[in-house]
Amino acid sequence: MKRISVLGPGTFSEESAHHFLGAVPHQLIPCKLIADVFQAVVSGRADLGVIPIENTLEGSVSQHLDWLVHEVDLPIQAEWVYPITMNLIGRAGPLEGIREVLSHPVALGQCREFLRARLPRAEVIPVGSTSEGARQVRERASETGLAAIGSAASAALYGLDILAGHIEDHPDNATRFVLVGPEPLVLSRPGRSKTSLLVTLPADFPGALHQVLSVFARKQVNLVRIESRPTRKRLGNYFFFIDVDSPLSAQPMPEALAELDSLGCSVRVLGSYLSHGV
Ligand SMILES: O=C(O)C(=O)C[C@]1(C(=O)O)C=C[C@@H](O)C=C1
Repeated sequence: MKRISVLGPGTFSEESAHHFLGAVPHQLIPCKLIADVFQAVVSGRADLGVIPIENTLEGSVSQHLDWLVHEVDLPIQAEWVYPITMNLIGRAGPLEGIREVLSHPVALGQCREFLRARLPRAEVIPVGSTSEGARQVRERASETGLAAIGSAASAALYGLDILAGHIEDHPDNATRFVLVGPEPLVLSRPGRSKTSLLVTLPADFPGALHQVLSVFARKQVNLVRIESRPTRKRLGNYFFFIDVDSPLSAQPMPEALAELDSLGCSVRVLGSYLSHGV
């Protein structure tokens, strides 16, 4: 039985956990905060944790990426891209009466246009997860004018109605989730191989990043994402998150990493795993 820590219950992270594991017997460990999701895995209470790391509309969930780099050393074991549909949920009534909308900040960001056009006077309140918003709406039962943004499952979990569906600002809205944990995970689902690297340049000089990128170009390794994040050591110092669509063990990856090493770059492998979804 795999124990999986997730934001939850009733979140998109929970739905992702079920999707990842499929028929593999698993038990969920619901957590209020993403920090608790990581901690559960680090402490051994969970075998794996589900971490949302990027959204089509909102970009990277920087706080979660930073946890992966600075706070824990847990390899990525799998990735999937989940098409996300957002709903306005609450107690049945006219939308005009809604004065507070609660949800996860990334979810609120995915519905910015809907909120601006349909609920311009409502106060937007960030909470720890989409389902936490629904839970608070349910708990504040005596108050009117409250709504949450989240999944249909969270509405069902807390006995609330769907007041408006498909309220995300783009039909291709999707979130990239990764599964992190110390042990390699074999899932029977087909997918494409990816490797995530954290590269630090030896020094800041003209063309430094160009040199790194040209190693991948010469070795014909396809980059699928590059993003910089502060090292937190000095202002203006950055790590580069680089995802490539190749397994770590396959040629020419070992050669590319050896070349980066000879350039003086430090490279940390964040994971080599199968990715599936959109
Ligand atoms: O609150 C949830 O339902 C989550 O699983 C978190 C989260 C996120 O952090 O991006 C996951 C998917 C959606 O993009 C919105 C929120």
